[in-house]
Amino acid sequence: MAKPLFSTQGLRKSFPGLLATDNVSIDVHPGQVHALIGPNGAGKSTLVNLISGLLPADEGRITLDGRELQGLSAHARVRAGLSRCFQVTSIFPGASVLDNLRLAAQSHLPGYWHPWGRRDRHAEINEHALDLAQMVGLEGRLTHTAGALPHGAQRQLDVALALAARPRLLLLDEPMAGMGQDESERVAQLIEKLRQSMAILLIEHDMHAVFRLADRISVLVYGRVMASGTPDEIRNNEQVRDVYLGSEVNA
Ligand SMILES: Nc1ncnc2c1ncn2[C@@H]1O[C@H](COP(=O)(O)OP(=O)(O)OP(=O)(O)O)[C@@H](O)[C@H]1O
Repeated sequence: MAKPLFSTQGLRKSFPGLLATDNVSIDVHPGQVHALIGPNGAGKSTLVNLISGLLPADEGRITLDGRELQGLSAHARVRAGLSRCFQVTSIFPGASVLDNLRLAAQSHLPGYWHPWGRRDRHAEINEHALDLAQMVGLEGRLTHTAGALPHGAQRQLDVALALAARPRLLLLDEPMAGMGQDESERVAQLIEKLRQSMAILLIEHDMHAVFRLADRISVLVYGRVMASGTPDEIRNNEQVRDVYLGSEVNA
């Protein structure tokens, strides 16, 4: 198989008295949706924090397109092509959808904040903001106040903000949490669309969505990768059925 776009190798993270990430190695190939599943407390959020740079790893390597990310700040990782959704915490609730998108588009424009890079770039910023709105299906809500949007639409906006950096790998942390069926379906369709232009690492408890969307699934238990494979391989893995999937295996 071709070289992975993104990989972690031997990633480890301890908290006092607890090994939360235990020698985790995962690969994500271009255009793939790789889902990370596991019971509560298995270490999924810790792994995402290590990957996005919010937590320093004790050991191991994280590479994107052959570039080592370990030691880079969270911002530098975004610039390197790795964006993460923050479960709506990155939204300015009092501002309109369009202004949220404009701000994000502006902040990722190369040289915008540089004293010699300043010039009138309104048109470029607006165009990128509108593209982002269209990509996530918010073009009909540009003037709405972000904080007053329904939960599902706020998550769509959160994804759009992460897309402003034009990532090669997008980290989606429980994008369907707290959503009804219609909203979850919209997010599933959005993921199907995004995978055409980027790789996605998806953490999600909704097993229907995971088995529908993922090309590969890694099962995390007690901080370790218990199994990694195609949805069929994971569905038929007895150890995974016993420990985690149980009756959800028919998802
Ligand atoms: N900052 C921290 N300090 C100490 N222990 C922590 C810290 N963060 C997480 N843990 C512990 O590490 C383990 C893994 O937690 P983590 O939140 O990564 O699991 P998770 O798989 O994301 O769980 P959930 O599905 O419930 O979100 C848990 O036992 C948790 O209590």
